Amino acid sequence: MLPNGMFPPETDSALQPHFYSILNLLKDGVYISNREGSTLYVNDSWQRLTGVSSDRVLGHRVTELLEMGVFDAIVNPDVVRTGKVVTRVQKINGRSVVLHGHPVFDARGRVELVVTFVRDITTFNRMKEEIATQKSLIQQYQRQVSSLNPEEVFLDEGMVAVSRESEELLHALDTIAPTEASVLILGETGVGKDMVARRLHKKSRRSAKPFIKVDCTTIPESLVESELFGYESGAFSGAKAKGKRGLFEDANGGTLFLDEIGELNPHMQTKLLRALQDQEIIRVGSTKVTPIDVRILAATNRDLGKSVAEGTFRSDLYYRLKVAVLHVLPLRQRRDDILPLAKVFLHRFNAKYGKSVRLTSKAENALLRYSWPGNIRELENMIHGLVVSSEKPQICCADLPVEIGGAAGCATFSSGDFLLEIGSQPLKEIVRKLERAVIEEALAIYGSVSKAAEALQVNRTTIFRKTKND
Ligand SMILES: Nc1ncnc2c1ncn2[C@@H]1O[C@H](COP(=O)(O)OP(=O)(O)OP(=O)(O)O)[C@@H](O)[C@H]1O
Repeated sequence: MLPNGMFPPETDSALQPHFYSILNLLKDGVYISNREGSTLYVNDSWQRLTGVSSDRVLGHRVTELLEMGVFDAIVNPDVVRTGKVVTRVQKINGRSVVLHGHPVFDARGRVELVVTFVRDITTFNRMKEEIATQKSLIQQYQRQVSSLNPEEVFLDEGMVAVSRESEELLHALDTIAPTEASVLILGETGVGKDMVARRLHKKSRRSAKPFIKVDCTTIPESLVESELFGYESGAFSGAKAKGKRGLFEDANGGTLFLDEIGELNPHMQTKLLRALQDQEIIRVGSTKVTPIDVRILAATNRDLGKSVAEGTFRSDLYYRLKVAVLHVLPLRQRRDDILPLAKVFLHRFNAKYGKSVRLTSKAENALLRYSWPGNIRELENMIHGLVVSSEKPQICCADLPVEIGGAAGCATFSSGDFLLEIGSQPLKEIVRKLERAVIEEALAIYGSVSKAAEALQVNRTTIFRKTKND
C-alpha cells in the first residue's frame, strides 16, 4: 500500500512489510500523511472504522479530502505547524471518530510525517446521549412526583419527622433497630408508637421475618395466655381439636410487638417474663418446651415506673423490657411536625376523595396553636373529616372544630394578633402576607375566585397572582 522507500524513510526496506502487517493488526485505525498533507497509508482498521476504502484517499491531500467532504475535520496542518499532538473529532461516513495526530520528525527536527490514530466513538457518543436522555427523564419524573406532594414522596415510608425532636427520635430508633435489645416505646395515645415499632422491625436484621402486633387490651383476659403461647388439643373447653400455635410461635425469628403492655394482668406478666428470660414457651395444656427466637417491642401510654411503684407492674419485667427506651413526644412538644403532617394527610385524603382542599394560612396558624391532646391520630381524623365535608377548596379558620378554631381566636380578625403571629418582618412582607390572608379568607367565605374578586373589587388575575404559592 505504501510506496517503497516512503515510510518510514530510515526503515530498512526488508523490514517494511513486517511494519505494515503490525499496523494492520492494530484495533485503532491508522492514517499516515506526509508534511505536505498527502495521504500515504491507511491500515485495515481505518477502512473498517470509516467504511472508506483506501483507493478513495491514498495519494490525495487531506485538505482536498476536506473540500470534497470526505472528512469534516483534519489534524495534519496543525500537527505540521505546531509539531505537537493534535486531537479532533471527525465525522466520516456518518460515524464519529476521534483523531490523535502525532508528529514524526526527520533528522533536522522537521515534521516529516503525521501518524493519526483513529478511534470510533459513535457507540460511546450514543451511550452518552442515552444517559443524558435518561437523566433528563429522571429529573422530569422527579419534578412531576415532587410537585404532587413533596412531603409524602421524600419522607421515609410516609413517616413525617421534620422537627428537631422527631429527627432525634429517628436517630435513636435507627441506632437501636439493628441490635437485638428489647425496646420500650413510651408516649401518649396517638403519638405514633405503632409506627415506631414497625420501623424498628423494618430496620432490624429480622425485617424479612414476621412482625406480629398484639394489643393486650383487645384479648379477653382469659384468653391472653393461649393466644400468646398457644394450646394443645383439649386444653380447655372451646379449644380447637388440633390445638393452636400462639403468637410467640407465629413471630418466631421475627418481632413481637406488645401494645398497651401496661394493661397485662400480673399472672401474664409472670408468664411473659419467664418466656423472655428462658427464650422458650410451653403451650397451654402441654408439658413440651418450645424454644423461641423473638425480639420483643412493647408500648404503653401509662407511666410504667409509677405502676411499678404502685405494685401493679412487675419491676423485673419492667427492667427486662426497658433495655432500650424510646419516648415519642406529644405533638404539642414538636410543633414543627404539625403542618407537614397536616399536608401529608390533606394530600392523602384529597387523593382518596378526588378533592383539592387546602388550608388557609389562618387555619394553619390555628393548628399550630392547638394543644392536640389526641396527637397525630386526632390531627389525621380532623383533616379526614374536613376533606370529606368541605364543599369549598379552602378550609378557613371558621371551618375548624370549635376547640381548635376557638382556641386560636379565629372568629375575629385583629391586626395586633396578626403582627404578633408573624413577628418582626419588613413592612412590605407583612402587607403581602396580610393581603394574602385577606384574599384566602375571602375565597373561603365566597367559595369561588370570581365571587371573591367581585367582593374585593379586583379582577380574577389579581387573586390568582397574589395567592400563587411562594
Ligand atoms: N410520624 C408520623 N408521620 C405520619 N403519620 C404518623 C406519624 N406518627 C403517627 N402517624 C399516624 O398517626 C396515627 C396514630 O399513630 P399510631 O397508631 O402509631 O399511634 P400510637 O401511639 O400507637 O397510638 P395508641 O397509643 O393509641 O396505640 C396513625 O394513623 C399513624 O399512621
